[in-house]
Amino acid sequence: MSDASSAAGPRTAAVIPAAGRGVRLGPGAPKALRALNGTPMLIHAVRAMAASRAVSLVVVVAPPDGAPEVKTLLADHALPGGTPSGSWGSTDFLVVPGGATRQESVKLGLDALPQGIDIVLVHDAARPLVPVDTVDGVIEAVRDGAPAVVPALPVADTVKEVEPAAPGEPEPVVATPERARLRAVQTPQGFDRATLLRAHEAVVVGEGATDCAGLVERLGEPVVLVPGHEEAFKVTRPLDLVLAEAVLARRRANDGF
Ligand SMILES: Nc1ccn([C@@H]2O[C@H](COP(=O)(O)OP(=O)(O)OP(=O)(O)O)[C@@H](O)[C@H]2O)c(=O)n1
Ligand SMILES: C[C@](O)(CO)[C@H](O)COP(=O)(O)O
Repeated sequence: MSDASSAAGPRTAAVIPAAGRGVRLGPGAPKALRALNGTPMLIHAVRAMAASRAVSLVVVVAPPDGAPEVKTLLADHALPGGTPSGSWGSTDFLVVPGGATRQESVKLGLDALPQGIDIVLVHDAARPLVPVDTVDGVIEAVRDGAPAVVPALPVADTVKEVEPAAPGEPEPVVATPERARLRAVQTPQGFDRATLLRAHEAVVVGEGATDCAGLVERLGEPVVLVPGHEEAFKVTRPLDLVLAEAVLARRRANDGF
């Protein structure tokens, strides 16, 4: 198995879609710019990608009118040894404005990738606490030949499929999928660059997917899962912020992070 904890190997970039509003989190700044333990969520997410020695470039897809602010944030939070703008230590970064949907934002990030990148991770800014071992596990699986790799966890709840109902009306259940075969998928999702580009270019208007792996599935290419991590959860609703702060407090107590 290829070792992603070494900088050697195919060049890997991470695209971080961070252009969402965060409607489900409630009123306030765009979600990626809201603070977690005093630091913007996006900065936690960029650090999580830069923590992998295999990741040489991070492309941040900023809120459409927020690219200058994001560039300033990245410069303000540069790691010791990084240049004032453009890199954190050995990790370079680029900032591009995003689009109206996650899928559009990811595509804008992909369009900004330079030549020479062979592996692309796509990672939600809204999953700021993913551990580096999870990131490296995804990269290793792509290096070992899988064109699309997704970190995932077994589903804890029983899941029902429903028939859409009028607002306020009870929803009729049509099926209960076998839980043992269901997985909740996380990010970073990792791809062979050419496969991911082909998947995005093949999208039919109005027939997108909620994750990039869903687009690769439509190509008929194989998608495989590797173990996700409970700390890679997505900050979506207000209670998730409470959980994220608690995870950071536990990390500080355990190892002074
Ligand atoms: N137009 C969009 C919409 C979403 N995202 C990004 O996609 C990731 C996952 O999306 P989600 O958690 O659904 O974020 P929001 O769209 O911001 O949330 P909401 O649906 O509550 O508004 C986030 O990092 C978000 O910033 C993006 O880059 N561009
Ligand atoms: C990509 C993702 O985080 C995988 O779970 C998820 O599909 C994003 O969906 P959202 O509707 O943008 O939250």
